[in-house]
Amino acid sequence: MNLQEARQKIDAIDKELVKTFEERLKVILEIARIKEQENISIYEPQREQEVLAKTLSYVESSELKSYVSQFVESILDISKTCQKQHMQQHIFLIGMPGAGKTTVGKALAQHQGMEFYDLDAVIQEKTGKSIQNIIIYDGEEAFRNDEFEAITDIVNHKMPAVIATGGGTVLSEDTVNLMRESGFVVFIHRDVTQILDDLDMEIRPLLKESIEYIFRLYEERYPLYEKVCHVKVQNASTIADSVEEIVAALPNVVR
Ligand SMILES: Nc1ncnc2c1ncn2[C@@H]1O[C@H](COP(=O)(O)OP(=O)(O)O)[C@@H](O)[C@H]1O
Ligand SMILES: O=C(O)C1=C[C@@H](OP(=O)(O)O)[C@@H](O)[C@H](O)C1
Ligand SMILES: [Mg+2]
Repeated sequence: MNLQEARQKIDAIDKELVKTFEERLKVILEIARIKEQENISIYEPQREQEVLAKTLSYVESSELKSYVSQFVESILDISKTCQKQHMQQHIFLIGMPGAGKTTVGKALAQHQGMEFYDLDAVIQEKTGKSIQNIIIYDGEEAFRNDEFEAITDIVNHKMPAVIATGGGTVLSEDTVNLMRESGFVVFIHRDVTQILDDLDMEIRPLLKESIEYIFRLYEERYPLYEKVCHVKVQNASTIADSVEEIVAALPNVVR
């Protein structure tokens, strides 16, 4: 085979690949529609593993297997992106304690006609313990695990909702991945001075220690919130303004 012949062959294969891929995307959108109706999450790790294993079993050349694996994985990623852009998603609010996640979240949910969950409240109800006691007696790691479990429950069983997370929810990489896979992540930013003006320190376990601690927490976490979010919104004026800003930033389907 000379170069020209090889290129002709490649062109013919690409034509088939593109046609097949487009067809696959159409089915993917059909699945998105069914999942939306039946309230099933886009990301199903077990199903993905099965698809990957099954498709790799068709590969004849062991030398080429890892390339095919990369190809299938990128198909799965593109498919999820496509579904996400066509389905209503959960909206996760992240940010410092006192930034306004709960307050803005409630108003946003009402504006959007969506359910609202406050992660701290969900965990307290589920465990029958206060957040303060969980952190003190079970430890912070156990609490981060509770947060992961609570979000897993919501994304697996609830209609797309607005979820106000706790200030430290982003500390778990697994939880971050889960939130980004199953929704749109909004960083609610509020100046520390404004936070301090509003907060009732007595009911914020991690904030009780000192003002310096809050500033240190802010310095430490700010880059993380920025990295984790899809979009950052300033909660500097009224709650209604923040809601409006979030709605304007949402992808079309989420709106
Ligand atoms: N834009 C705002 N205007 C006035 N008060 C606000 C605003 N955003 C938040 N607050 C107040 O700040 C405090 C902390 O807000 P909250 O929603 O509980 O924060 P988070 O859930 O992020 O910890 C509450 O008393 C709330 O009413
Ligand atoms: O920043 C944190 O690590 C925490 C913030 C709290 O939520 P808020 O951000 O709603 O105060 C609560 O989840 C817990 O006390 C831990
Ligand atoms: Mg809160």
